[in-house]
Amino acid sequence: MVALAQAEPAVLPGMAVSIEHVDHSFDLDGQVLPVLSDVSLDIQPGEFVALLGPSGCGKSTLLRLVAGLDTPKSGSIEADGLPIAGPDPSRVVVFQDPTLYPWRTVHDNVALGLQAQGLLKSHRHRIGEAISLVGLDGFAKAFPQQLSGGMAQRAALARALVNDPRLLILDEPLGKLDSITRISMQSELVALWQRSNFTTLLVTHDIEEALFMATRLVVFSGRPARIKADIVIERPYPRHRSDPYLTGLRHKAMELLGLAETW
Ligand SMILES: Nc1ncnc2c1ncn2[C@@H]1O[C@H](COP(=O)(O)OP(=O)(O)OP(=O)(O)O)[C@@H](O)[C@H]1O
Repeated sequence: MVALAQAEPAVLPGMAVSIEHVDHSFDLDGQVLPVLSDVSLDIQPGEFVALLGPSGCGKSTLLRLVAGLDTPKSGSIEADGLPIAGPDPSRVVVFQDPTLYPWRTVHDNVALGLQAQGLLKSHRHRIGEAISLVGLDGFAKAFPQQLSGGMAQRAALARALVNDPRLLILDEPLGKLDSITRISMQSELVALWQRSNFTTLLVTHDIEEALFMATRLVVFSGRPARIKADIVIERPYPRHRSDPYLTGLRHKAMELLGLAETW
C-alpha cells in the first residue's frame, strides 16, 4: 500500500473540532423533539474519538452538524478554528451504506470525490493512490456489484480520502459487515488513520470496536444526548481485545449505558 500524497500542510490554529454548548432539536408533527443538550467537546488534531450512546440519542445528528449538513439550534461548532458554514471537502463522511454508483467502476466512483471539487484534472493521480491506500489494488475497474460488502465500504473510504481530508467522520461504517470482515477492517482503519494526517470521529454501537480503535471514548445519555463521560483510552496500538485495561473500560462503558453484564 502507498500513502496518499499529502497537500501542503496548512498552518491551522487550535482544535480540529470545537463544539461549544450545542443544543439541537427537530420539529416532529408540530412537536419539538430535543436531541442534543448542552454538548461541548474539543477534539485535538490527530485524535480518534469514538461516540457511544443509546440508539436514537442523537449521535448521527451531532455528526451531521460537524459535517456541516445541518446547523445547531444554539451553541457553536468550529473546525480548525473556523465556524462551520456548510459541508467542506476538508471534512468527509462515510456512512453505514457505501452509496456507490452501481454504473460506475471503483475508479470512477473514487474520481467523484475529486470531481465534486473540480480537482479531477490536477489530482487524477490521487485516485489510484486512494484505491491502493484502502487495499483495493486490482479492483479499480470493478463495478460495485462485483465487490464484497467490505470491499464496497473500502471503495467508499477511498472516495472520502481522495481529497486528503483533515477530518474523517465515520457513521457506523462497519455496521453492515459480517463480524470477521468487521474485525479485520477495524485494524485496517486504525492503520490507515495512523499512516495519515486526519482526525477521526466515529459513531459506533459496538463498545469493543470503540475501545479497540479510538484514543478517546465519549459516552452519551439517552435523548436528548448529553455527554455522560469522556474517557481517554491510554493504550498503544496494536491493541489486544482481551487486555484487562480495555475489559475494565468495557465494564465502565456498559455501566454508563445502563447495560447489565450478562456474559
Ligand atoms: N431530520 C429529522 N427530522 C426529525 N427527527 C429527526 C431527524 N433526524 C433525526 N431525528 C430524530 O432525532 C433523534 C436522534 O437521531 P439520531 O439519528 O441522531 O440518533 P442516533 O443516536 O444516531 O441513533 P442510532 O444509534 O439508532 O443510529 C431520533 O429520535 C430521530 O428520530
